[in-house]
Amino acid sequence: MTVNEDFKQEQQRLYDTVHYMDQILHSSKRDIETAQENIRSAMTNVEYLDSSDSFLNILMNTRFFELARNQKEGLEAIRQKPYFARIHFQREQENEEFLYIGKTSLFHSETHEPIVVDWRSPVANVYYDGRLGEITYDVRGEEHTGHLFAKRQYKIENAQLLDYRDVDLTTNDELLQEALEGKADVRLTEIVSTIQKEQNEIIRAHLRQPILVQGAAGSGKTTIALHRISYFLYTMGDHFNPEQLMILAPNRLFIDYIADVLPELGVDKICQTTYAQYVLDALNLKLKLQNPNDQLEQLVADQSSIHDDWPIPKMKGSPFYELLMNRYLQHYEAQLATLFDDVFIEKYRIMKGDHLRKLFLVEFQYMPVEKRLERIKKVIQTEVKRKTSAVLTTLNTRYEDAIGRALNGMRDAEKRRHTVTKLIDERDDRIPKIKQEAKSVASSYMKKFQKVKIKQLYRTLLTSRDLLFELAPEWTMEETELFLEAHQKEQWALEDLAALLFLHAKIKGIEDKWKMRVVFIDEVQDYSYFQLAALKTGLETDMFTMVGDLAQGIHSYRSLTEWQPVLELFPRATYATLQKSYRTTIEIMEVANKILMQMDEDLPLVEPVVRHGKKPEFITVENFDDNIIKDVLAKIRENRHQSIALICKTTNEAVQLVGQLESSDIPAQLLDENSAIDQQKLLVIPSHLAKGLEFDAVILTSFDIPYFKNALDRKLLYVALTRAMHELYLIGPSKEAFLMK
Ligand SMILES: Nc1ncnc2c1ncn2[C@@H]1O[C@H](COP(=O)(O)OP(=O)(O)OP(=O)(O)O)[C@@H](O)[C@H]1O
Repeated sequence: MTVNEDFKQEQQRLYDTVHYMDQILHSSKRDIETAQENIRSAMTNVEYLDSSDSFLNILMNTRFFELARNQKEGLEAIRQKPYFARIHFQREQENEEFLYIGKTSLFHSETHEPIVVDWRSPVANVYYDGRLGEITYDVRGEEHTGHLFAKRQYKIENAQLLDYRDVDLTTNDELLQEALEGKADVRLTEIVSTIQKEQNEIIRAHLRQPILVQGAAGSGKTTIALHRISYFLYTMGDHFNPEQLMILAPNRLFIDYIADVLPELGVDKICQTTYAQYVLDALNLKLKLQNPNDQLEQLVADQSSIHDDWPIPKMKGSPFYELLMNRYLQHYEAQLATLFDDVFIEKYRIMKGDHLRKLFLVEFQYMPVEKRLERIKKVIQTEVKRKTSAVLTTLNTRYEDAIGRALNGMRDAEKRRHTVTKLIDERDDRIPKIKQEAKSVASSYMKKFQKVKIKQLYRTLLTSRDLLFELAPEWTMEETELFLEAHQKEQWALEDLAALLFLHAKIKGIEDKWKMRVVFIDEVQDYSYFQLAALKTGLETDMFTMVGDLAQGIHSYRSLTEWQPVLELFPRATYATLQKSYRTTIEIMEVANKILMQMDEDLPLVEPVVRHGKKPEFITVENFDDNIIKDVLAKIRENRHQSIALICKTTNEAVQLVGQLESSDIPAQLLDENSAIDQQKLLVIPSHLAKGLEFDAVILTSFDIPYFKNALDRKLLYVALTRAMHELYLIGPSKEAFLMK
């Protein structure tokens, strides 16, 4: 076939697909109208007809309406670009076929032939996996084999075929290059047509197993985590509701940043929150939490502000703190256990305290404390029911016997009458009392087990010298005193939430509504060991997808500095690395790698995807100069780059600069955690808040305090540098202010 014929054929294929879609769209629209009309008329008849019939009618039509609307919306979303690739493929013992891969599948309603295959389907894996020739792929755990002859990528816009090309292993992925060059959105986008082999492996890695990804800045960690959620729901949707999935992001700004891509990937119904918010919601807690960034800010401004010898935030995230909480829990349980004494009704012992204690400490130990107590109450109730009837039967018989003996054995009529009356009175008094007591004995027995307030329980530990001596004998006297001193005032920090979550889970249990079954964590390097451990304990699942980068660990004064503890916490976890950066040009990455090389962590340099751009520009100037900024902005805009961030080391500098920019008539927006991004303005961001975000162009300034040669500043600087997609400007008094020569 000539190239021309081939092109024509592809055009025809696209035309047919779009035409078929239009037909379905048309009938969906009709279905929607019919359903709406049916609902309307059922509504008007609701009073006259048998109401249950009308309601049923409305219900049915509403379902029908939703189905038709979903189908319509789904089709409209992909009509402009129904597919992006094709594989020429032969399954074992079947005919060769051409499969077109798109964002969602489309089947012919009569022939049931696939017109478009979903990118998440098992066979689509063949496309992403890269190899041509004999291949294997997995369908629900079963291995299938086949032969891949060719892969083809399409450029389609507005339902028109612009171009296509066949890819093999030697050609560069031009589609990827174009996607990266052309990206000009401040928000994250879906990348289904250009997912790379190593990324695909992470997206599709064992869904029921945990995975930990160390990925370089810009390697697609966030993007991949979101695509994995989409893949998860597609593959496991029968077993999991989206509401049972949770993505934990570093802050609200970040949630806003990923918001657009979630509906595109069909995963907008999952719970999107931060660790702190999740804990507060799940525990129904009201706490005024110190802003975790305040501590970081303080550190950035003054490195000596944190206690170096024994940093409490770090300790509160350590395995030792988990051990301490476990010891405290045991201590609390032991205290409760002493309250179990024998259960009596009147003078009859119904249950032994020892037995109940054993139930509490051993047999029911797998349950949260308060659930155990509820179960024990039920056990008592059942036992009371069973034994009371025996007690009553015995008592009744005894009274009968005694009365019988009195009637038959006593000669003196007066005495006899007196004794019998006494016995009858006694019986008539005792038996109802026993019955009454039987009803309430379990409740009154359990009254001594007061429900505890977790916040208070935890606070008791933080402030009790005796308890700390007993439960943390490893600490020196000075350390204990330091700890007590730090907790004199009631203040709550992020580090405390893990302990609260842990104690709550072990004592009260997590409510079903908040018991997420699958968790996705971005920026996991900012978590502590104990934060993760508490979450895993509380949710009773290890189905965690965790992505992060130690080189960006700017919270390492309280968080992880290596992955080993995480791998020990999740022994089933797969560990994967991503080394390529898709965000940044070679020229920008060269500068960022210079900082990476200075870090203590032994991390490999980041490999940029082959994409050249403008060389980063250093502009030496002592103080803020609005003309320089105006020049730089003009240059950036000339290159048609839209989203521009000015990243400062500290919040202080950011606040000052926004003021200066505005008085120089440069529209600027100071980004804080709760801002909505305004793309039209120059976004001014303190370095720690820029993490996770990206911009066409980044201007780094260093007018306030320079970046110093220490671990924290290197990381902040590295984060700031790697936010740029296309252009980078460094403006300050010297190159040294950016740790460069
Ligand atoms: N396969 C791909 N095809 C096209 N674009 C991609 C691909 N992988 C990543 N990208 C793009 O690269 C950029 C970086 O991705 P993302 O923000 O997910 O990386 P990250 O590893 O989370 O970065 P960081 O750790 O620096 O926050 C995004 O613009 C994303 O769309």
